[in-house]
Amino acid sequence: MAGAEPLVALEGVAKSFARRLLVQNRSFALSGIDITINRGEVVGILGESGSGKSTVANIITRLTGYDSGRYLFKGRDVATLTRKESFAFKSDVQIVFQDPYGSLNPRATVQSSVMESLLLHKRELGKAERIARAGQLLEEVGLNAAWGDRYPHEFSGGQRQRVAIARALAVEPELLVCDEPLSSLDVSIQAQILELFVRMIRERNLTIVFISHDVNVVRLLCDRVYVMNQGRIVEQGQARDVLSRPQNEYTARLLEAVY
Ligand SMILES: Nc1ncnc2c1ncn2[C@@H]1O[C@H](COP(=O)(O)OP(=O)(O)OP(=O)(O)O)[C@@H](O)[C@H]1O
Repeated sequence: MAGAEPLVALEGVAKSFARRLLVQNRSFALSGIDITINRGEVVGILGESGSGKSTVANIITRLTGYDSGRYLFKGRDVATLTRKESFAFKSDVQIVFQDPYGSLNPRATVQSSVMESLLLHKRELGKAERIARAGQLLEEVGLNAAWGDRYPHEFSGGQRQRVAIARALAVEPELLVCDEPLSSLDVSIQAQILELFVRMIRERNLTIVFISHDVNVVRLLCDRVYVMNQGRIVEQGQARDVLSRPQNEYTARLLEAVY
């Protein structure tokens, strides 16, 4: 059936990093993992620090390459995309990072940060339309449209993360990759941003890869989950099943640590 292929398919994807620049001394960040993301799904990648979650996020967004295996996006091998297709990929797949301060240009107003990708990828829009769309997006993520001419340092951490989310959504991506988007925030602010994700998932029917070390966040947001340990997927399935009846010892230990 046309359009039924997964949005993302990682097939046996492996990635190693050189240790101390010695080629023969490489450590595996990922050892041959398989991940499938279907349209409309919210998929969690859960694991402790160093398990390889960010490496998965960076490969899916093409911020980093991989050593072997295949990555299919909308059924196309990303290794063979044309320049035009690579350009389209950049708007199809957006990322929200852990640290919103580091990911926003401190010298650009938040309005221009949100409009930047519109300029690149929605060239049919005139300036007034871009400004209007940036204002709508700021409102949608719970900010005031009139704050568009402010700079990132004038916002709190939670507000900056809202700007980063607005920027990622501006081009209406097919896939949003969120790499620990709550981790740099105070606990009370985490709850507010979590609420924003819950609302956006409901209203926008987004496809999301949500990277987290937090079992409760994954339980709340995700339809399916992949549990990672030491560069491998040790368990996967419906989030409600995996997180209530884990079959793997490592997953069970992660859950025990929460209670
Ligand atoms: N650029 C890099 N150079 C060398 N080693 C790296 C690099 N990036 C990641 N690694 C190593 O790969 C492994 C997986 O790292 P990764 O950041 O993907 O894990 P993670 O689960 O996202 O952890 P964290 O939550 O701490 O970011 C780790 O052993 C890490 O040290």
